[in-house]
Amino acid sequence: MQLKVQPIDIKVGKYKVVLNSIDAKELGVIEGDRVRVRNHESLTAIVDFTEDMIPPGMIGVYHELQQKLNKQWTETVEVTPASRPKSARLIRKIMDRQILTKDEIYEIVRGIVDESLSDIELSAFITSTYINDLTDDETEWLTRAMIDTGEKIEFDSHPIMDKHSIGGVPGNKISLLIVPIVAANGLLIPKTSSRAITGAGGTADLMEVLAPVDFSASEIKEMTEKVGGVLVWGGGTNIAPADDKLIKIEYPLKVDPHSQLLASIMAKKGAVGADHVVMDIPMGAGTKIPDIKTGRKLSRDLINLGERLGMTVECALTYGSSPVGRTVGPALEVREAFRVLESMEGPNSLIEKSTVIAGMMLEMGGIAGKGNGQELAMETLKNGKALEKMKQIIEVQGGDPGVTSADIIIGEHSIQLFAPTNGYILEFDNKRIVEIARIAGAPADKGAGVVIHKKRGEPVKKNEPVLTIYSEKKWKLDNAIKSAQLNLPIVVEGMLIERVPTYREL
Ligand SMILES: O=P(O)(O)OC[C@H]1O[C@H](OP(=O)(O)O)[C@H](O)[C@@H]1O
Ligand SMILES: Nc1ccnc(=O)[nH]1
Repeated sequence: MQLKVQPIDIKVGKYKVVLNSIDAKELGVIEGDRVRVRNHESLTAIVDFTEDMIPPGMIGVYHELQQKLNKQWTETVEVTPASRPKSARLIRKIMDRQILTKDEIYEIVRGIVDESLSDIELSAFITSTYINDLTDDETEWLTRAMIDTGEKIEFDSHPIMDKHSIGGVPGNKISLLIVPIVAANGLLIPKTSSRAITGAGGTADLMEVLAPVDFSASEIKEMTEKVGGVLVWGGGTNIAPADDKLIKIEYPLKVDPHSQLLASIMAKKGAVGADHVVMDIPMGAGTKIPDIKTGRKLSRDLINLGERLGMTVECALTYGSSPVGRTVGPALEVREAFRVLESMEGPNSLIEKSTVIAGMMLEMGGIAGKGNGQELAMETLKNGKALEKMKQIIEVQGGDPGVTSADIIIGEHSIQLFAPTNGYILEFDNKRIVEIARIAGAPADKGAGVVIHKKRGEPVKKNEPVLTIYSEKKWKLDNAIKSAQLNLPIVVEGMLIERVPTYREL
């Protein structure tokens, strides 16, 4: 069928077209099916439907496909039904618990990278791997396919250090301290991070408060060689490009399936040529890892996958039942981390966790002797070398190196929540804290988030503030308050939890 092209200047992240339902019926396609769109070249696009936006005889072409067709633009295109790509059919095999071959896994990853899989198919891929875990071989191929479908960095000098957290604990801003500590000690650390997956601010969201985070692989190499380290967004590079496309699906589903998590992290490490990696595995209620047994199993899986890919991996099982530090949300977290860099002023949980992990890296990189890494990391914070390095990193990425914690802008609207009674913080719900920060606007609104005045186990007096919610927009703050009041993330109780009388009145 010949259809007249109607450009639609909206980016949808996929090759997509809109057909009038009359033409779609004629072609025998329904929403989510594919059509071949042919002018001088032939491309497959996913079909959307409309009753009125596009009249019969025309085809709406979204931005990405327009860009492709633009090379040899024509007024009309030939449109024919196309079959689903092989990668879409392979996802069904995972649902049926069949083991995929290396080629099949590569086919799926190519389908993700070249945008030929729809969001529905991608979410089926995520969901099926959540239900049916991939085997060790499949996970290795998934990781390798993610590395091979993107750019790689080869450094001339080694070792290359790297660090990654599996996420899942709110307020985990430690990379902002670890990267400068490690780089200040002469090691190279080209740190790529994802944006928030299950949280309210990933390291990429945080660093973006201070400097741009979108760079090509060659820029990352150059910047790392210049100042020793970077803090960039994995999705802004062409490094493991499938990763961010999968994370975009995981984010609304709030899931991070085991094998996806392994591949997502290790592909980014493999692509930058990391030699030594420390993994932070937060554990406890409300995290991705409920208990130490599961934490040890994940550690073994990460270590084994690292071995298969030629990296030495050490894992740190860390306390995750409470947030790290006292802030959740990009700008608030950056300000808290910056205060530690500036003056060592800050929560012990943040300083201790950051220096323990940085210390492990200094030992793995041969800069500190066994058992002395944390002391050196602490020293690097105290003597201001980490702050100096952080400023160099900010500058090389195009931010303002003169920035101080006082310059960081927090959302102008805020409200405090108060303790209803004297007592102790008996329960503290990490997931609810994240939810409230997200409703307040985090991570997209950098100034949104939550400050935690009282953590689990701490004593509190009636009417003392327990949380402050910040937002850039009044209406988002109102929604966040409503959500917090409906289901409080914190339970305050006196030492007496409940008095059970001898006889209960029925
Ligand atoms: O949103 P959730 O799932 O909590 O965690 C995701 C965060 O965890 C990792 O942190 P890092 O890059 O090692 O600092 C990721 O890169 C991302 O920033
Ligand atoms: N799945 C992931 C968890 C944490 N970090 C990542 O980059 N990816």
